[in-house]
Amino acid sequence: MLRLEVKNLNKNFTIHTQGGMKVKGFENINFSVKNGEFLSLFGPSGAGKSSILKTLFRTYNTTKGEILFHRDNKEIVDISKASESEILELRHAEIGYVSQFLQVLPRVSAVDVVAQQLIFKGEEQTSSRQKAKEMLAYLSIKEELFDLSPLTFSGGEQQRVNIAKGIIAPKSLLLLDEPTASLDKNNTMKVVEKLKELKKQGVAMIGIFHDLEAMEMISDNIYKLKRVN
Ligand SMILES: Nc1ncnc2c1ncn2[C@@H]1O[C@H](COP(=O)(O)OP(=O)(O)OP(=O)(O)O)[C@@H](O)[C@H]1O
Repeated sequence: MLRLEVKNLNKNFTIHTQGGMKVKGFENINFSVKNGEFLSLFGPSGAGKSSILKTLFRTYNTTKGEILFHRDNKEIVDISKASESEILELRHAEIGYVSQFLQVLPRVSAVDVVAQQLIFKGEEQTSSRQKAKEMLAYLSIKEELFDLSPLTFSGGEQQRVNIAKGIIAPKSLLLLDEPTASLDKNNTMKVVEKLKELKKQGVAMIGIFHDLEAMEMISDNIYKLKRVN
């Protein structure tokens, strides 16, 4: 079943500090993703990969084109034209975004950062924390760090906490912007294994990987972009 259809999507940036100068983000993007499928965006630096993901999540507005999201209730919403409140509802319930960087409040422990995602979905606290610990351990976070704020963790540790947070309670569509950028091979492969489990659960995913082996292992389809400028 289809989850997302992107039709003739274009994005220009207007640089207001440069007298309204236009910069091309990307143009004529067309793809679709089904439930349980992983689509990778691939292309040179500056081709527009991150900007596409941000446009799908509506962090950026669309210049031209359609982003048709098929909701769990079978309704179809055009993300490029939906109201702010519809977008907030979609982000809350159906679309997740995992960036390279962890953003958390100070003084919340790594376990709680991850467990909160399950608690938001209505799962009970004790089992949520237990599952969060298992996910952190799987991603090689040392147990002595579990109860500390991840703000003091290394770059790679923060990224693993971020992935744990992003995938423990997956929504129907998951957007992944270089989630393994600063991970070693072993941890990258562990993340790939987890993403394969999500595919089996029917989660549709669109991702950017700089590790080509990881990209080949996880992708059902690869959308190749050329530099537009
Ligand atoms: N917020 C922004 N304001 C202005 N221009 C932007 C903005 N975000 C991206 N761009 C421009 O859009 C183009 C595509 O950038 P984007 O970051 O999407 O590329 P990318 O393929 O993800 O590159 P990389 O692989 O280096 O991360 C670039 O020319 C960039 O300068």
